[in-house]
Amino acid sequence: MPSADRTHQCDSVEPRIVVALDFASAGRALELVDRLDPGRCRLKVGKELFVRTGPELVKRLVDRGYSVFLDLKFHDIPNTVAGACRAAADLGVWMVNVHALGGKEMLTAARRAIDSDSQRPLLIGVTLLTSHDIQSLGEIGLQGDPLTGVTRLAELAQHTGLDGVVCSAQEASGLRARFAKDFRLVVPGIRAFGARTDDQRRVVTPAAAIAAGADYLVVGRPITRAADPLWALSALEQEMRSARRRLDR
Ligand SMILES: O=C(O)c1cc(=O)[nH]c(=O)n1[C@@H]1O[C@H](COP(=O)(O)O)[C@@H](O)[C@H]1O
Repeated sequence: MPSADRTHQCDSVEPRIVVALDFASAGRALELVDRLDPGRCRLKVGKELFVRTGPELVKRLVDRGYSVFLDLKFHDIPNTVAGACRAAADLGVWMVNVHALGGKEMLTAARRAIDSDSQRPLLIGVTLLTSHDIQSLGEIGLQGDPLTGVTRLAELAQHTGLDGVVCSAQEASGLRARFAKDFRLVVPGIRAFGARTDDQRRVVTPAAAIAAGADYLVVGRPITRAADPLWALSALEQEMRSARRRLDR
């Protein structure tokens, strides 16, 4: 069986919500995880929690049956990124990401590094962070509309064999129209209408993200910092269900 097919065994799209466990300790993360269910959401372990707790917590979450997105956004010379991706695959995670800005050689090395794994993780390229807007992108020399830059990086990701990209939902419909359905669009920067945006700039509501063709919605603070995280998760699910019903009509 080609390796691309093997990844699909644990990637049936549902559940679409990926809860970002941006906590400062394993204890605080597990307090929330204990109230969740692998059938209801996937989990993301990012830099803060990983630096605090290391791979042990990741393995624990995988052992509990969760699809885990290891979000360490690797960006380095090809050999270093290849080794990091292999290490991530050894943890049994469902998804791992690298910065598409790392370029063709780095992305190709990342993909090759995990190719021979029997259950390789989905390899996703981060395009332009959702915390950037047109002005802050200009400050780092990336002029113009974010969609142009995101599309260019997504094309590079696809040509180098990646399984999809992280983008904002503001670019998702443009990408959805351009790429095949199995090219995953992973979308953070999700905020309810009128909610605080924190450090995110290219934000979109859950319903609009679904309508734009997002496969996975990465949600952190709107759930983890809610007075009642389970209620916040239910409200999000409800909004997404309604959006999908509207699309199916
Ligand atoms: O790769 C990511 O997950 C990511 C990429 C990006 O462009 N923007 C972005 O916010 N993220 C992550 O998605 C999560 C969003 O968190 P909240 O803004 O709290 O919902 C954080 O854990 C970020 O690290």
